Amino acid sequence: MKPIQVGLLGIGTVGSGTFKVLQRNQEEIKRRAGRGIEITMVADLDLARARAAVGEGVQVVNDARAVIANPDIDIVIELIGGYGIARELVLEAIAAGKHVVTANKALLAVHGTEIFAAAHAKGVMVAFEAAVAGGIPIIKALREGLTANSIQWIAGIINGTTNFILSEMRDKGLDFATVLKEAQRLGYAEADPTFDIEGVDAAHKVTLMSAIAFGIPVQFDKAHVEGITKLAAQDIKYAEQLGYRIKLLGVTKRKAQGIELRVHPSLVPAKRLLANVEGAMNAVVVNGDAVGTTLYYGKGAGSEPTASAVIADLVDITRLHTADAAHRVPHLAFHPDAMSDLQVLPMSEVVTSYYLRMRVADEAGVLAQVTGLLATAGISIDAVLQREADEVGGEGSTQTDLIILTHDTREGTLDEALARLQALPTVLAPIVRIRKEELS
Ligand SMILES: NC(=O)C1=CN([C@@H]2O[C@H](COP(=O)(O)OP(=O)(O)OC[C@H]3O[C@@H](n4cnc5c(N)ncnc54)[C@H](O)[C@@H]3O)[C@@H](O)[C@H]2O)C=CC1
Ligand SMILES: N[C@@H](CC=O)C(=O)O
Repeated sequence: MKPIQVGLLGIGTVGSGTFKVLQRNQEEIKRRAGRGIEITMVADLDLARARAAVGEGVQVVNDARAVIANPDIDIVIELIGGYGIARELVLEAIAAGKHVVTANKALLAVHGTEIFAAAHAKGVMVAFEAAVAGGIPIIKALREGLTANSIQWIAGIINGTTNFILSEMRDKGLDFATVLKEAQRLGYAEADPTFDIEGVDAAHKVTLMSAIAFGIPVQFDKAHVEGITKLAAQDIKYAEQLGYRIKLLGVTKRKAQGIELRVHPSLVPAKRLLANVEGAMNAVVVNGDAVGTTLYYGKGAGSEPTASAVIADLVDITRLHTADAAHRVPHLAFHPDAMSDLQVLPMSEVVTSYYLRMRVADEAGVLAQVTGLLATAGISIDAVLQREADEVGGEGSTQTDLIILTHDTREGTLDEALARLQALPTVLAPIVRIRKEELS
């Protein structure tokens, strides 16, 4: 049988890795797919770099639409990124009856509903294993391997750039800007690194996992998104002293009233495997009612690790494209007419525990005042740590840091209590609040 023909849009970090791995392992991939898979046409705005990446024998153009218009191309891989031209090209490829593979989580988290509906109507597949956690086959695990389960929650380190930054800052005492530059040099960071450091990239990914796990539409606009730019070094240090590490987590949970969908820095107990995921590595913990807790770990970014997931999708499509569309695995795991109407909960309804740091006047009665106010609000305290005044402001300081860990609390209740605490004359600076996930 003649090889299935693939057109590649964008041959940058992931595109070049995809081309290389497909060439290097072509014989083995063919034995698995039952048929050869060949990239025969590539589009990139940088023609010279694209030609250098593919060599002779592959048609290189700068107009992505020429690839989509080519009747010989069966599968289009979109590796350009962003929501603009990428959305147009993916929709045009679907309209032309091509199957699509993309690593573009931003596109799918924001326009997934439109794209999956178009693909369903046309009877083509849109595969996106590489869009979440790079080389880790988490989409396959959620959509197929765990299909027996009622998924209860997912928590993951799903942005390599921020995990790399947090690890390097903690281990080597390097500053934020230096480590970010290194992450960009290594090809981990997005074209716009604010997506990484402000938690947007992780929110795109957890939005996709949430949709697949709970059978809800992709709703990036409902996700709570906080990055790592406001994290202070002293909170990393205090967290360690309390037996925790701070990680940027994407969390989604099934609750009786709806779904929690959030990205923010979180304290994770140092003994948990997730707390020990370092550098640019990713890890996702999934809890299902039947299987219990499972962990998926690996490289979440980089040229060849991400290519590994792109090519897995190419193989899946090669195996399945002749099957009746009704017998393929649904894009979001649940059949489009069997989606759930569970709502994404507002943050005020999220229930979790907290780390609070308060700069307070170092005088008698302040601790009682603070804990009394929390008790009145019904917020139960798990641990209290008070730094010596001289550690905070030097010898003779009249200020101290009070660190409190709470038990589970409704966020709306905590917000009200924090507003009252902040108004106390003995609370001398904005209160720092970091959420805490026990992951048990
Ligand atoms: N770099 C990584 O480790 C990972 C990236 N991704 C996703 O993969 C996608 C690609 O990422 P990278 O390869 O890192 O990006 P990149 O910036 O290295 O490559 C993008 C390529 O697209 C080309 N391009 C831009 N506009 C174009 C257009 N209109 N027509 C044709 N070519 C065009 C650029 O010249 C460039 O060569 C993005 O959606 C990204 O979020 C996903 C997982 C990991
Ligand atoms: N910028 C992303 C790349 C993969 O999605 C990351 O740092 O994880």
